[in-house]
Amino acid sequence: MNTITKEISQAIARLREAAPLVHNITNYVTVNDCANALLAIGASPIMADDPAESGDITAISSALVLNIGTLNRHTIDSMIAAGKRANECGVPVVFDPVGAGASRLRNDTVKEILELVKIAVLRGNISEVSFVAGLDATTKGVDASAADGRRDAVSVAGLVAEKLGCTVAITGAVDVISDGKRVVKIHNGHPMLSKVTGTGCMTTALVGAYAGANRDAFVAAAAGVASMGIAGEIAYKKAGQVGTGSFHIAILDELSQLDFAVMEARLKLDEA
Ligand SMILES: Nc1ncnc2c1ncn2[C@@H]1O[C@H](COP(=O)(O)OP(=O)(O)O)[C@@H](O)[C@H]1O
Ligand SMILES: Cc1ncsc1CCOP(=O)(O)O
Ligand SMILES: [Mg+2]
Repeated sequence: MNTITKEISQAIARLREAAPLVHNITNYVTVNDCANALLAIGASPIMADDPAESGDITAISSALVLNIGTLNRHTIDSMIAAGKRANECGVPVVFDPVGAGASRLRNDTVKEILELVKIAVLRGNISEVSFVAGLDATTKGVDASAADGRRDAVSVAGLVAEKLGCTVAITGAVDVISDGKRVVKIHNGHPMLSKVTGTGCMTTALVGAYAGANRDAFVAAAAGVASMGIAGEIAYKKAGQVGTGSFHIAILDELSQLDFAVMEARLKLDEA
């Protein structure tokens, strides 16, 4: 077993022992799935998005997850207040720029958050991360299906990692994680994951859980992405034939069963 595979597999043991509190300011489409995914992986979720309390909740949390899926003025203010507080308190911030590139409000908000808040991990699909890279992203919605597919995820991830000084995780058929120095590709997952809304948001929440229990943001990002991929491929075997509804629930079941041994045995990773 190579070192990074071992580190990623060990990360779940640390997570389950630490049971980190993860503060989420997220969208109303997938919020319940994110809370359940966090519980399943061994973290404790808290959703709080009023600007009057978001900083205080962040201050008692081990990680902060910001997701602009259904952003509005109220949640934007909360995200910025919580993000600044996280930076003051040394709480890692994980950012999901859902739909970046699709509207002026999303684009301006992504820029504002990245200017005001130091991010530990950025997790998105290739279209969203291409927008952050300053490339002409062709986002037409919140999933990657509208992206042009021509971008090389390894170079986009590396570019954004250096630009922002953080770890970047680009998910898709093959996931790429880069911190500008280290790069891994993860080949777990199943195409049906893109037919259930929230698998990206849950992946970002899982990265938050790992970041709350593991100091190395690169390992945390890889472990979060790998967890969704591995849970997704086992869930497909058990429930995929029934349909996307059963598959959706089976993802949570498999996340709750993940441990060091499953991660170590199933992780399909290469160092790009
Ligand atoms: N074609 C695919 N094959 C295997 N896994 C996939 C595929 N598309 C997405 N995934 C997985 O689905 C999860 C969500 O990723 P993605 O669909 O890129 O996020 P988003 O929903 O934010 O666009 C990740 O674990 C990713 O690896
Ligand atoms: C459909 C939708 N619309 C706004 S947020 C959202 C959920 C996106 O979730 P994911 O990026 O995990 O597919
Ligand atoms: Mg998404």
